[in-house]
Amino acid sequence: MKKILITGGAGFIGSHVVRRFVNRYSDYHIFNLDKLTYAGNLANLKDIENASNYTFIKGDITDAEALKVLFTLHNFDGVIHLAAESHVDRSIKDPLAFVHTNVIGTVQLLNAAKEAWKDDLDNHLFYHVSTDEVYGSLHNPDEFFTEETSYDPQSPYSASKAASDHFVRAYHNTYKLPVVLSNCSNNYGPNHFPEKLIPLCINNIKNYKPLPIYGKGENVRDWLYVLDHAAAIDVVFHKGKIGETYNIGGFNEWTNIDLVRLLCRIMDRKLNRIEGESEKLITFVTDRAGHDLRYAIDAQKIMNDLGWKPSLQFEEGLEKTVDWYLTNTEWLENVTSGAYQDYYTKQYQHS
Ligand SMILES: Cc1cn([C@H]2C[C@H](O)[C@@H](COP(=O)(O)OP(=O)(O)O[C@H]3O[C@H](C)C(=O)[C@H](O)[C@H]3O)O2)c(=O)[nH]c1=O
Repeated sequence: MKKILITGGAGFIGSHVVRRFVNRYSDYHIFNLDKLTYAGNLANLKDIENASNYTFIKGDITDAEALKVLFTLHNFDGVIHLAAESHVDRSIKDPLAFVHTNVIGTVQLLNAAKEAWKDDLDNHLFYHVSTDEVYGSLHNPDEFFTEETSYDPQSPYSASKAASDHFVRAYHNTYKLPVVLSNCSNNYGPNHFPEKLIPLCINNIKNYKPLPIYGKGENVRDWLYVLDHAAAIDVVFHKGKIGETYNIGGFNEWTNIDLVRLLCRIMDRKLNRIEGESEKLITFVTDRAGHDLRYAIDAQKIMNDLGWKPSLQFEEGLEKTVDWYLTNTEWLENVTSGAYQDYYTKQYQHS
C-alpha cells in the first residue's frame, strides 16, 4: 500500500483532494497533515473520517522535528503539498505569516522529504500545488499565463508562493528531488471559507448585507470548480513528468462585477426574491492595495499532455455552489463564528 502525505488537507482545495484520493484509491493510505487554522476544519471531511485508508494528523509544516518523526514513522511514498496561507488581503496586513507558512513551511517539508528519500529518490514524488498569481498581472487582453511566463508576483501572498515554487525547483535542480508543480487559477465550490469573493457574497446576499466590490469591479479572474482542480491534481500526481510545471485553469474569465451580478440573479431565483433585489446590495469600496488587474491561464499543456479538462460550465458550477451554501447553513455559521476552530482545536490540543 502506498502512503501519501497530503498537507493542508482540511482546507478548501485540500479537503476535496483528500476525499478524492481516499475514495478512489483503496490501495493508498492518505495521511492528512493540517494545522487547523481558521480556514481549515475537519467538518469538511466528516464523510470520510472513519475510512480505513485515512489518517488525520494535526501538525505544522514549519515544525522540522515533527516532520522528521512523521517521515521516519510512515515512510511516505509521495507528498502532495497544499498547506498555505491563501488570502491576499490577509497577506497585505501580515506578510510575515505568509513567509512563515508558505516559504519556511515548504522548505522544511522539502528538507524532510530530501532526508527521508535520499537513498531511493526515484520511487518518490514531491508535488507542490501553487497558484497562477505568481505570474503577476496581465494588462493585454490577448495574453495568457503559460508555463513559460516569467514570474512577477505583486502581492505578499503571491511573492510567498513564488518563493516556494522556486525552492521546489531548486531542490529538484540541486538535490535531484523528484518534483512536479501546478499553478491554478481561482477556485470556487463547496467548503470555501467565506472571506473569498464568491462565498462572501453568497453569505452576504443571504443575510441582506452589503457586497463589497473593490475599486470598480473591473478586475478579471479565471474561475475553476474546485472538484475539477482536484481531478487535475490527481492527473498531475499520477501522470505528470518529473521536473515539469502544469498550469490549470478553466478558460473562464469574468470581471468581478459581472460575476457578482450573475450570483445576485441566481440567488434572487433561489431565495424567491424579486429580480434585481440582491443587486441593490452591491457596494463599491476602496480598492485592494496593488490589486492585480487580470489573471488568465492557458491550460493547453495539461489538456494536451495529460488529457485533463474542466467538466463543469461556470453557471452550472455556481448553481451547485449556491445550493451547497443554502443547504449547509450550519457549516457556514460555524466557520463564520469560529465555532469549528474552537471545537477542533480543543479536540486535538494534546496530539
Ligand atoms: C474578498 C473580496 C475580493 N474582491 C475581489 C478581489 C479579486 O479581484 C477577486 C477575487 O478575490 P479573492 O480574494 O476571492 O481571490 P484572489 O485574490 O483572486 O485570490 C484567490 O485565487 C488565487 C488564484 C489564489 O491563489 C488565492 O489563494 C485565492 O485567494 O474579487 C472584491 O472585490 N471584494 C471582496 O470582498
